[in-house]
Amino acid sequence: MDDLNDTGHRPPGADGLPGEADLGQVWRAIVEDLQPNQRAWLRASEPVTLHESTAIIAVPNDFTRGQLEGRLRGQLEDSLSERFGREIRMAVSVNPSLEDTAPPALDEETSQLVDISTAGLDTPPESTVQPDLVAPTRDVDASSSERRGSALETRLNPKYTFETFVIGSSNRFPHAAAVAVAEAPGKAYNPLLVYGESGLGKTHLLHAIGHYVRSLYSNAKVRYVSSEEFTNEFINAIRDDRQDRFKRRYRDVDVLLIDDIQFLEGKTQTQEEFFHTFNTLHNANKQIVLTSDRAPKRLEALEDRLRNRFEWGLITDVQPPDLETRIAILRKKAAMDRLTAPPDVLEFIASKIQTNIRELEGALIRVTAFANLNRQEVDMTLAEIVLKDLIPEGGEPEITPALIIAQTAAYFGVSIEDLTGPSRGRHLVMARQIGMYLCRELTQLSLPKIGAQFGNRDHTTVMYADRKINQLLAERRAVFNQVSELTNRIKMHSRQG
Ligand SMILES: Nc1ncnc2c1ncn2[C@@H]1O[C@H](COP(=O)(O)OP(=O)(O)OP(=O)(O)O)[C@@H](O)[C@H]1O
Repeated sequence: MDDLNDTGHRPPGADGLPGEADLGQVWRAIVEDLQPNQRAWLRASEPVTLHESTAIIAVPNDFTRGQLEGRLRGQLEDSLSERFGREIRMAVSVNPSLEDTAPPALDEETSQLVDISTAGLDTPPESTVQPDLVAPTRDVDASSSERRGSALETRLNPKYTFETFVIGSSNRFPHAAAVAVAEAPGKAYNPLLVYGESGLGKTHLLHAIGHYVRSLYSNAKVRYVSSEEFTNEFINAIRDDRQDRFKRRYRDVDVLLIDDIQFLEGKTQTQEEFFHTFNTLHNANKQIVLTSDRAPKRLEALEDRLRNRFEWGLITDVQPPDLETRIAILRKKAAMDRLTAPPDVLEFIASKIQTNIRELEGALIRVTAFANLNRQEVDMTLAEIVLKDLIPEGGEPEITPALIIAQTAAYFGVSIEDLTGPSRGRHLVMARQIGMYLCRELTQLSLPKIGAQFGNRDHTTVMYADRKINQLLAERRAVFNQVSELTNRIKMHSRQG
């Protein structure tokens, strides 16, 4: 790994969230979504930079700043948070030189935006951070290299590390292989392919490799991407005639982590591109790690030459965890999220939910949220009540996104068109976010597929909705009740066929 060189690029995004350097593009999209009268306020605005959770927006005068900080703040912060997939606050600075400018050029090619990824990590350009211009209530000091370092990592999910990964007989081998690969990228097994059913920790392992590589080799360029995003980016690159940029993005890395390759099935052109990416990286001894929901030989609509390449390295599978591992996962989750639940309740949940760790964690969150809202202790009676609703007797019929959308619309008294349409009224946004959360909980659909069901929304919007509702479940009784009632209705209807 001696040849690693740090170009200052942020590591890739967990599930493809936009990075700090993408503020310009994100801001442009947000401005486009506004009503014309609101847009007028932002004509001369200029996104300056995004530091951790604060986006700095420059405007020409105090009056405009007042508008942004007043009536537009909520909406703009919601939109920024939604698109970045985390809470973003806005700080508004005044830059009088914008007064005379035409509407700022937000096009990527001509933008004045400072791209943190090319500006050098340790020397943020003077012009990006001007604390004296920023509203004093906001903390935008980014001088600490430590803080900047952690901000650079944010696109890999910080929770998905080897430390938080519980090892059991079902995943001991893939875990060991993942550690080996992270310790000696390009040398141990190349490629490493981990396959297994949904919700068994494949994505967690991929991110853990990314974190560990970066902690061992601080200059390593690690890129994480789902195959779905890889495909979408490839299509966009062709459309925008930017194939070179696309190629550089994926071929100029030390470790490429690519999730859910089953999505490449049947996509001939993307497979072709991926084949060349694979060869370039492999020839240069760069590490490739892949996950799939099936063994490669069962990826029937994948070209032989790709399948064949996947077999060059190590193929290993994750199995559903045994009871002990499930209990250990719940214990770890409870400790990490400071959820209090006695051992018998953890065992009970672990005994009831056997095949999907995402559901296992979801059940623990529901039980503790219910207790929290009722100011009750978590005990067996309470756990039984909550889980009875969650797990029907005699197996689970399939729940479709169409059913979830129809029931969510009916429950909130809105039309399906509105629920999946562009309108952003508060009531609608909440209903939509609950619908997206339920699709994540009750179906196996990927984030982009859920986004597609809700009017072609971006997958980061779904991710944000999922996180937000998970959080609100424990904080707001109304949300907990709505989610529980709606879950019951959806399950009832699915059983009725
Ligand atoms: N061994 C483990 N220890 C701790 N947490 C785990 C473990 N395995 C999975 N999890 C947790 O379970 C959840 C689902 O895991 P993950 O998203 O990695 O599954 P996946 O196999 O990639 O599923 P999908 O194919 O649906 O994307 C995550 O929150 C993850 O942290």
